[in-house]
Amino acid sequence: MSAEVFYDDDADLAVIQGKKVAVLGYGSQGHAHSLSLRDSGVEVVIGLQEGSKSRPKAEEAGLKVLTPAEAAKWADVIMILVPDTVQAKLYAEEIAPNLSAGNSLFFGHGFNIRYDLIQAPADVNVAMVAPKGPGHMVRRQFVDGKGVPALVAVEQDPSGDTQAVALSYAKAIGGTRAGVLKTTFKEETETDLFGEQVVLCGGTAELIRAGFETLVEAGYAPEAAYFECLHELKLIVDMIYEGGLTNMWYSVSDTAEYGGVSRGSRIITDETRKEMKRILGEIQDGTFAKEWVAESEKRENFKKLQAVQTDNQLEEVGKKMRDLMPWVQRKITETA
Ligand SMILES: NC(=O)C1=CN([C@@H]2O[C@H](COP(=O)(O)OP(=O)(O)OC[C@H]3O[C@@H](n4cnc5c(N)ncnc54)[C@H](OP(=O)(O)O)[C@@H]3O)[C@@H](O)[C@H]2O)C=CC1
Ligand SMILES: CC[C@](O)(C(C)=O)C(=O)O
Ligand SMILES: [Mg+2]
Ligand SMILES: [Mg+2]
Repeated sequence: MSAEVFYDDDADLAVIQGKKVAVLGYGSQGHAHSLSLRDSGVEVVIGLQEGSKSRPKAEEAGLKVLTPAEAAKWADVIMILVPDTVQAKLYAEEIAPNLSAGNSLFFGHGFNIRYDLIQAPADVNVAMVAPKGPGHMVRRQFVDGKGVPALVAVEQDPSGDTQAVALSYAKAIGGTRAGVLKTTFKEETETDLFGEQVVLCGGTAELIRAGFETLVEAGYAPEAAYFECLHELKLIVDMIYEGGLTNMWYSVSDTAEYGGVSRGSRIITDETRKEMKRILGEIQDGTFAKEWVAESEKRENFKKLQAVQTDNQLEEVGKKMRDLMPWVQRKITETA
């Protein structure tokens, strides 16, 4: 069954303009949501701890900052945009004691609801507005008059109008300009985790690194390897983004096309597909969530794995090459 999609005409901005919105967190998503909500005429405050590094950034942007507890108490709609692994503690200590019947608890990702780390009272609305892109791109697209597609889901709806509120919120951050798909917390969480682990972040990073290292180990110049395995990827992905795989195959040479269609399945093998299913299983049965919540405490293994990704020849060469191509670089954000 295909998903329901909503656009600007399906959402009424006045709904969210009539609510007091607290955005907890001023990071990648938090800065994008709060600035675009404000630019859309919504009354918004930011919830951050005393001494938070983000406080000066939010204040410099002209936003009012309260503690998370004060912001939650003040608001009708509380959007939680702090890291997934700190949300349950923040909820228990600062949000739950300040919730009133009819308040709405919003999320940018379904992790804590899907894995029962947060259980909201039955008289509180629970919904999700999850942009399908990095926060800095969400803000950049909004400022450029465009939008990043988003997902909305409603888990609890005691007020009866939670979907309309979520769609209105999505409109205020530019989501309905691009299209907002209706989903569930379960579907969003499981597909989002699968996408970022297997394809978008984990799979792509390993593919790039393995390709680069194979060429360099064979004696080719690291700069040439960088161009082939990383730089040019954007140009290929742009073609896929604009017209699907068909568009990409049409545009590349027939030498690239034959080489690709005859060799690609030797890289993504039946064993790779089996591993994808195993990873999906770990997401569905909660193994990954349990592992990540435990790891997030001390992050010892996480730090080692991060170093493998960042302290390597690919990243050194990449920095040097990008310094020679200033047009490639764009500041990650205007505001955060
Ligand atoms: N990154 C992305 O683009 C996407 C994220 N999401 C989801 O959005 C949510 C937010 O993610 P993201 O924007 O990456 O988060 P970030 O890591 O960028 O959030 C950091 C912000 O949270 C604040 N913060 C951290 N801990 C606490 C706390 N205990 N109490 C109050 N504030 C705290 C930080 O304050 P300080 O400066 O003081 O550390 C900072 O303002 C997550 O659910 C994520 O899955 C969904 C789609 C994409
Ligand atoms: C792809 C990573 C993401 O899911 C996202 C930007 O959508 C995230 O969690 O950051
Ligand atoms: Mg995502
Ligand atoms: Mg994600």
